[in-house]
Amino acid sequence: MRNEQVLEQLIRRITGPHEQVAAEAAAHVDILTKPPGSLGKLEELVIRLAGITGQSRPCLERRAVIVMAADHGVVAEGVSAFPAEVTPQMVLNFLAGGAAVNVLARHAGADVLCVDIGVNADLEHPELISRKVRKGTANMAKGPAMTRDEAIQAILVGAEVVASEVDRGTQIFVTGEMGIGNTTASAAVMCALTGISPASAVGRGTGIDDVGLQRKATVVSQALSLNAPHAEDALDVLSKVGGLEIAGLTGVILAAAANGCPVVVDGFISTAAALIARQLAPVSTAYMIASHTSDESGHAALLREMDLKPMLDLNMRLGEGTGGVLSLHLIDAACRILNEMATFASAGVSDGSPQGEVSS
Ligand SMILES: Cc1cc2ncn([C@H]3O[C@H](COP(=O)(O)O)[C@@H](O)[C@H]3O)c2cc1C
Ligand SMILES: O=C(O)c1cccnc1
Repeated sequence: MRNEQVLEQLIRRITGPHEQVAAEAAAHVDILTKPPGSLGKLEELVIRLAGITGQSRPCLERRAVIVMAADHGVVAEGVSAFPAEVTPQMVLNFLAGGAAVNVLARHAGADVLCVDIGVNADLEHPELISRKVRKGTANMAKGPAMTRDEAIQAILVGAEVVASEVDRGTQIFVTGEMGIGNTTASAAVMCALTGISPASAVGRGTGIDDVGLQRKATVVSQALSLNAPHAEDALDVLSKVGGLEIAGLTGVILAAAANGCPVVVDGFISTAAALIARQLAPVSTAYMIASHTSDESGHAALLREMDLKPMLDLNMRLGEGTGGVLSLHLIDAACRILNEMATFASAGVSDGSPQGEVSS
């Protein structure tokens, strides 16, 4: 089967959450010993998790953050505060367990899977998932970042990693990435698909100065006018101005949705992948849990555009999946509320009905 058909099949498998199970969970939340709605967003979260998983009492013990790593030709334009060599160096750091995402994943009981989907170096490590589609993208300021088929291949890599994790029993996924230059590609994807201006979409990424920020906006404008991606064709946008890790994460999100698993969306780059996933499969948004608002300017606007409501705002701007794995603690808390709280009836607490009686 051609890759494009495999992708179409994956998209067709995303049918939407179990509304009946969500309704049952919502009814149970309302008989727990608290005023209705008093646990706010935790209530909404667990009702959504029930609908996504089809379990009236979700318990998401096996979790994995998938860190997609790839390089970007556009780094040659001076759009990052760090050199491209940092991408492979950080991959080795993930594999050694020393990056921020490793620490936060250990704290949240999540596995870290690192996928070389397009790093511009030869990497070997027993724990590395080596699925290189090509050695980095081409410089989008000079031409398309990759071909349409490469973008589809990278989406399918993400989907395959999720499928094998689902087979191992993983129940919830977190998106993570590493790729020097990827805030530029993400900003370009955002501009192409939403019409937002490059000046509003670009941010400081790893910490570029004011001159660098101006240059970044100019590079994004140049890439958009040169490649002229079609806004109604997400694969065209992804291949012309996106990145291999962004494509891989699009696949992670689509496959999580196809397998009835929640997918926690991390920061700016991950949300750009979510934007592509939404365009390819609008119903996939029902499976996305937004974790945090990144300090990368542009992320808040992107989340608004996606109608995603993140749980946290900790002024983080790292990526890797760090905000995503932190959110697992709140997801656990929400699930425990549903699983462990007493009901008005079981605890003998008056439920506030007009008679003031203990409900049966
Ligand atoms: C040491 C280091 C660790 C990182 N971990 C994630 N990123 C983050 O920064 C990069 C994006 O920023 P820009 O577009 O400005 O290059 C991505 O690799 C992202 O994951 C890192 C960046 C650095 C330098
Ligand atoms: O929000 C993110 O994902 C992010 C922001 C800056 C740099 N790297 C990642």
